[in-house]
Amino acid sequence: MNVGYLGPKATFTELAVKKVFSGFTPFPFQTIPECMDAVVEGQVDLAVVPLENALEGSVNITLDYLTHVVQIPIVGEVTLPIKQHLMVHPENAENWQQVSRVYSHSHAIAQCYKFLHHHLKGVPFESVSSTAAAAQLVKETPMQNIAAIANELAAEVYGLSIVKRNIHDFDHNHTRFVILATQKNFDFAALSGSTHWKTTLMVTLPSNQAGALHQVLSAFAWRKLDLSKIESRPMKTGIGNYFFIIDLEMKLDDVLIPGAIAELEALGCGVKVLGSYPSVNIGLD
Ligand SMILES: O=C(O)C(=O)C[C@]1(C(=O)O)C=C[C@@H](O)C=C1
Repeated sequence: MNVGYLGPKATFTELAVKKVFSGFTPFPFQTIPECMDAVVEGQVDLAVVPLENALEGSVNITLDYLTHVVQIPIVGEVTLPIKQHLMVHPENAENWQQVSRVYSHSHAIAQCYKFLHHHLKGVPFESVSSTAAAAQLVKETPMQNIAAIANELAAEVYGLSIVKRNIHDFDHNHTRFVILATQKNFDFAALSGSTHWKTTLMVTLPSNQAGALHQVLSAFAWRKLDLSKIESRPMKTGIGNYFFIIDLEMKLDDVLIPGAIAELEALGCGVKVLGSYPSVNIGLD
């Protein structure tokens, strides 16, 4: 089987792939939508993309593409610790405090905001498609004193010098990556050994109905269904039009979740199951 991921080599997404898919063939893509399109078009069997970071929240492009553009079920989830380092070309290691610009993925820049504010005040930062793409850019531009925020593997792969380690602003930094697949025969529970399951729902509310969200939450509450996340995202149909992404801490069963869905539909809500999938946490502190 081959696995598409947000590349190039040495992104955090590749680290997630390496942790759970030994023996699979990895295929890097430049952007998250390209990874997802590759699954739809059958170019790869699976895709691994970042969904949520503990410091910065959802990766909106993943959520939006998954809810508005492609119809691919979530078949697994991997959560990894994220350690961000500041790196420069070895020729510029002595002068890193004079860097003229810092490059990284927008989420990585946001995870290091305090560091950038205190240690590189006034230095502009620029987001690129991934942390590894930033490291690659720094490698290819030795004549400019620029820095990347990326992981240790990226420093190794692109031959960069780490000049400040662990620059993320909070210790408990981790990111959730989801595995997407259209194939019915992919069994992440067997592959990962995980017995912890989650179910993700997309819920649209009936328009202009006071108390609708309260009623939605009640349908889960009286069944004692444990919600670990509820987030609103724009429907993209006009100001004030939102849908909700709801994560439940259980596998899609025959009774409780279908009962809650039926109750929501009776209230006039639209409900779509985005996936029911095993979840693994790797090396979390
Ligand atoms: O740029 C990378 O290395 C990625 O894998 C993307 C990504 C993200 O989208 O959040 C993944 C983990 C980190 O939170 C920072 C960046």
